[in-house]
Amino acid sequence: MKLLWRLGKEAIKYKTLYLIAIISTFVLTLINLAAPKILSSMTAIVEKGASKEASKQIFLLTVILIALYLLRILFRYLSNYLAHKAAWNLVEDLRVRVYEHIQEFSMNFFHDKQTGDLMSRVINDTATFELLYAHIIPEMVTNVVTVIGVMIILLTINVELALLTCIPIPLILFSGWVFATKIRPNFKVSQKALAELNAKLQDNFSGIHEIQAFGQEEYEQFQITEHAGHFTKAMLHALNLSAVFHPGVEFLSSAGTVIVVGIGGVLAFQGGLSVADIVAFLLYLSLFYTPISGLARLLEEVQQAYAGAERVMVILDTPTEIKNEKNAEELKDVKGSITFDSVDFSYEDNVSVLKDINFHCKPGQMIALVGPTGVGKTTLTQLISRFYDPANGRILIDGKDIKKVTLESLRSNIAPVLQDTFLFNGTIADNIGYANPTAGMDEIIAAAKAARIHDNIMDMPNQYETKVGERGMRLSGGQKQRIAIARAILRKAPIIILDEATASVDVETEREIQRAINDLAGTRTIVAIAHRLSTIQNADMILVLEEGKIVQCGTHNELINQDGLYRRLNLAQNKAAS
Ligand SMILES: Nc1ncnc2c1ncn2[C@@H]1O[C@H](COP(=O)(O)OP(=O)(O)OP(=O)(O)O)[C@@H](O)[C@H]1O
Repeated sequence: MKLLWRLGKEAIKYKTLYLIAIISTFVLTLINLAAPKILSSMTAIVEKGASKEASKQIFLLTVILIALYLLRILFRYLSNYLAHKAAWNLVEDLRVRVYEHIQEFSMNFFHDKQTGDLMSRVINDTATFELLYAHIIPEMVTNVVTVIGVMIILLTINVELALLTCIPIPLILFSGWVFATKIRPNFKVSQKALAELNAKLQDNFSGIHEIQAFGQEEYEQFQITEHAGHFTKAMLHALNLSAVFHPGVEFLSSAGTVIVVGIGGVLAFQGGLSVADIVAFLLYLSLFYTPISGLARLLEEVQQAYAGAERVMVILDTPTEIKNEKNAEELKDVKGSITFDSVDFSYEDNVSVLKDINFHCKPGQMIALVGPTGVGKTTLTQLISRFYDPANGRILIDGKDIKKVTLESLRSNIAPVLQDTFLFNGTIADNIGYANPTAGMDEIIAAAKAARIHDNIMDMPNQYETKVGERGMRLSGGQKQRIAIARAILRKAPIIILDEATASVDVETEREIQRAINDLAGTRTIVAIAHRLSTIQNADMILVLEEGKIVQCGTHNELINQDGLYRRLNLAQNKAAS
């Protein structure tokens, strides 16, 4: 009930459009009900025999009939188009709203979600509103008006015959129920098989490199053949059942016609029924049984639409965990100091990732996070941008608790270079400019120069207009990383986070990136994560993490002279290098 109320509320914006569509559907059904009556009246006139008066009446009825058919064109258009217009506009609104809402969820939300599932929420589940508003509701209006209208008309013509035509109704209702519950589910099996084929294809195209590299083409082809075969088998099974079923229903509807012709004929001989009435009966019966046989299907579609609408509402009702607090201020004129005050964090309850993290970094300083893999370095940097909130403690920027400032202003002051660089399927200029949509080409080029990628770009066929391909597939790992750095530089944010910015580059490029980072040092606060300790030797402060805690803190020279993890890591790397 609550959902019904909400469905109505969602559609309220298009109420005028929708009301006209429903009234048009109503009028259209009335026209459909009137036409057989006119045809039967014409038959009655013909039955009486030729006369001048009769010709006049036939002419008049013909004109009325043509006018009705013309009006039917108009009302069918209004009913069909306006209902669809309201419904698709509503779907568009919902798609944007659901996307907008999903976009605001914290990273926690995305961890256990599959892209396909989220896509389906935005595309398929919202489309059930179209099913509801453009098909189910208008069809219900048509069916109710038709069944009641036809029954009244039949009763006015002949009560006995009208009641006799109701005999097949229970059988038609039963067969509709059989179709909805026993036959249609077989089509769902085939849809599931198609979805599995789709998912397998998507997986294979994404992993085509691995398939070829490991010589698994034959195996994968076999898998695809299996999936394609499952679909065909399921589809043919459903079609077979359906092909047997429909003639059965047709037979039941025809039974009504046979009753009218048989019993009506006898009544006509007895003088209780005119030929015109029999014609009217036959014409109305063709309208009468269709809504009845479709009732079960309609009820099933209602359930389907209801389930889809529920899935949409679940998303819209899920609160965003990370959002602006009431009275959150703008974070303005940021100098760039960062403070962690007794910060604890865990992704899952009882699995602590960061424990009691405390440090203070002054504006323009470079701090480096080092430690074994999986110790929590990336997690720590993600807390600064509020991709997650700490379980305990506070994080301050320029002395302001980041929970008390707006998310937009916080993130606009931070430029990240993430571990896995994601590039959008556009040009190089688009991808660098993504950080700052107002930046001109000269600024984009300056950022690329600062990130030591400009010369590389100029050697490409279309230079800054070169397409990077899906996820930047046409670029090398090192090129992608430097484009990500250029993007971060263009952001002109006082805080830069570099998560393994030199992970996939050769020694020469690493030196160049190092120079680029050194140029930024002093003017921006830099938080850098590095496995190669050689890249962070100039850092003002190195935080060494072990088991989620800071176990050492100091400059390279200080730490190298202490007996601890940093010295051990350094020794291990020097040994590996020699
Ligand atoms: N979304 C997540 N859900 C649950 N646990 C996670 C999630 N992301 C990371 N972890 C866990 O948190 C811990 C810290 O991960 P994090 O990526 O911060 O480590 P890291 O020090 O940056 O590692 P690396 O040096 O390999 O990049 C790891 O044990 C990791 O398995």
